[in-house]
Amino acid sequence: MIPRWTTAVLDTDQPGGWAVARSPEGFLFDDNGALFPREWLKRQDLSILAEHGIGHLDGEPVYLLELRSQSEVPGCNWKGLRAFMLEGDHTVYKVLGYAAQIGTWAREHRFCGNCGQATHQVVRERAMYCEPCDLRYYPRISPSMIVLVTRGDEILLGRSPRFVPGVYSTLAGFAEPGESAEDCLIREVREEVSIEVRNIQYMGSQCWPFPHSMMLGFHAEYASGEIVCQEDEIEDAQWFNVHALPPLPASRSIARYLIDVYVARRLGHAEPVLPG
Ligand SMILES: NC(=O)c1ccc[n+]([C@@H]2O[C@H](COP(=O)([O-])OP(=O)(O)OC[C@H]3O[C@@H](n4cnc5c(N)ncnc54)[C@H](O)[C@@H]3O)[C@@H](O)[C@H]2O)c1
Ligand SMILES: [Mg+2]
Ligand SMILES: [Zn+2]
Repeated sequence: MIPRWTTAVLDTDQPGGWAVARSPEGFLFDDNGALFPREWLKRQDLSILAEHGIGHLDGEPVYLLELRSQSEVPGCNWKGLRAFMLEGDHTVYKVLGYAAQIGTWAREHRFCGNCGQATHQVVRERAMYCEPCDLRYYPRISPSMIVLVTRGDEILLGRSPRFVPGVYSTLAGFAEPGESAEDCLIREVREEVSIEVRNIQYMGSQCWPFPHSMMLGFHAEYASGEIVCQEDEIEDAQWFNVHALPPLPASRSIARYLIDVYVARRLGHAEPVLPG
């Protein structure tokens, strides 16, 4: 099957196509969604910081207008990517997730980290270039491990103080330099709940554009230890029986997928599919 959305580096001098507009407050929407005829959108009163050609949706070119600030466009409103992830069309969510990552990266790499001079976009490659240093800055992706630890009918879930009240999720954390995915997972579980794990099994991955994580999902079995929550990071963590689960993360997240797969296996139900 041909994917509806493919990324590409498009020439912004070519007219036409669709465009999405992003400000620090989110994406612009009207009743038809987040994709606007590009030439129309560029005629609106927007403070455009940069334009990026980002790919093709159903064969049509798509551009991102990265704005300095939010502005009023009649009949339109601004909505954050997280809110859209929960309710919006999944393919459009992928377009916006990619746009958000490209917009953030380009905005944060307008100057060279080595010499401080202005960088410029490389033609036909997703990179910012510093000529005096001959350095290229590529989009930033941060590998993060996420793991469901289980003990028979029980699963280990925790709460960060940043979570929606009541929700418990799988443990997660960013890889540090020098670590393998497994090293990172073992360290994160040890740091966050003081538990040791074994039989680590890779389950799948998910792009998480908040702002630039690449989630690598695993299942692991409990090996030893008692739960001790890491101060400031983990507000509470518990073993939950698969028959008595707390409020869980959003259904499109890999956290939810890891939980749903395990519960389905324990209960003999059909396994869910990870949203791409
Ligand atoms: N898709 C999902 O289902 C899902 C579920 C849970 C967490 N996540 C994501 O996983 C990522 C990691 O989870 P976490 O927040 O528990 O991480 P974590 O346990 O490593 O702790 C977060 C802390 O790490 C530091 N940090 C931030 N960015 C970093 C980076 N790029 N590299 C190293 N350290 C960094 C900060 O001090 C931050 O407060 C986050 O982006 C989170 O949003 C995704
Ligand atoms: Mg964490
Ligand atoms: Zn430089």
